[in-house]
Amino acid sequence: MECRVLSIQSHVVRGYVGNKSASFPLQVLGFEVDSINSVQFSNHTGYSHWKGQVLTADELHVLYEGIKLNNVNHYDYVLTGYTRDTSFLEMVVDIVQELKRANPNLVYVCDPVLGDHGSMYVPQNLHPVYKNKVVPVADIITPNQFEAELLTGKNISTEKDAVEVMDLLHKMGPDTVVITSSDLPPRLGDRFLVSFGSKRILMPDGTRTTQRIRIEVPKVDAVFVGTGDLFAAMLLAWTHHYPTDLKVQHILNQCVRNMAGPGRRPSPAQLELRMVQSKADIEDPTIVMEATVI
Ligand SMILES: Nc1ncnc2c1ncn2[C@@H]1O[C@H](COP(=O)(O)OP(=O)(O)O)[C@@H](O)[C@H]1O
Ligand SMILES: Cc1ncc(COP(=O)(O)O)c(C=O)c1O
Repeated sequence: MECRVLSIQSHVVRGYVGNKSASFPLQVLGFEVDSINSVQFSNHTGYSHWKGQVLTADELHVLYEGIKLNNVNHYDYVLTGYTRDTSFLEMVVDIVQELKRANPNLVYVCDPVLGDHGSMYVPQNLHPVYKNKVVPVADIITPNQFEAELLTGKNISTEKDAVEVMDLLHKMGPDTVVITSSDLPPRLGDRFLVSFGSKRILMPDGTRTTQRIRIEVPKVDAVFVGTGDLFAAMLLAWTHHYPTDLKVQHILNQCVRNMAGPGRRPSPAQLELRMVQSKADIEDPTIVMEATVI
């Protein structure tokens, strides 16, 4: 059956971030993707120069009105990423709420793109909007460590802190929280990357429980931009296909591991393609990694 995603993220002419990183892998996995470009930039903002346009809230509203007038505003998922404008982000919240009223089963996957490694790469005034308006309506969120700390006001220096931060994020709204990367020391050695996942689950007897995992995966010796966008898209896809499987992060990281041979730096395009590889790759027993229930 058709599964339709409304993806509101950046577009870049050169490179793969935002919708350029998320749409094609989702399409390969069978999703219909309707994309709105929150910005259209020459390239991502990590370059020395970048130029382009930012879509305003009014322009977003016009696009959404067009979809609505044709009565094709029926979505199973909304996926959002990079935005630069507060009123635009507030309009996104209005749209999500309206779409949820039309389809109470709609799942909103939000990558709260604020920054990384201690510095913000979007305007500061987006922070309160994410915290007070966006996260409360999200079902799944995928902050990195820096974003999780900013949203909760709590630093993560230990695994216990990470669990407490994920609990605070659950209290703000989302049932699924993934801290996609952290600076915590890996148990398997410093060439690994530590991430966390937490899911609030309604048990058959009506009680609620929280499942949490810590994952350590081999780190590729390179810095990627756009992996967060790809990650959120693939989390959407794999939680859709395997709704009860918390090992989704595990699946994704194995794909990243697979595409990186010793000394080889994959291009973002290769990264996308490898991340959508199917279970054959995922189940490769030679890959060293660790997923622990915490
Ligand atoms: N250097 C890396 N080595 C291996 N996997 C990586 C690396 N960088 C990113 N990833 C993968 O991409 C995911 C998202 O990356 P992250 O840097 O946390 O996102 P963001 O861009 O939002 O900060 C990680 O969970 C991991 O699966
Ligand atoms: C235009 C644009 N989109 C998206 C991103 C987000 O990239 P990532 O997925 O690495 O968080 C960035 C980061 O610099 C960006 O400049």
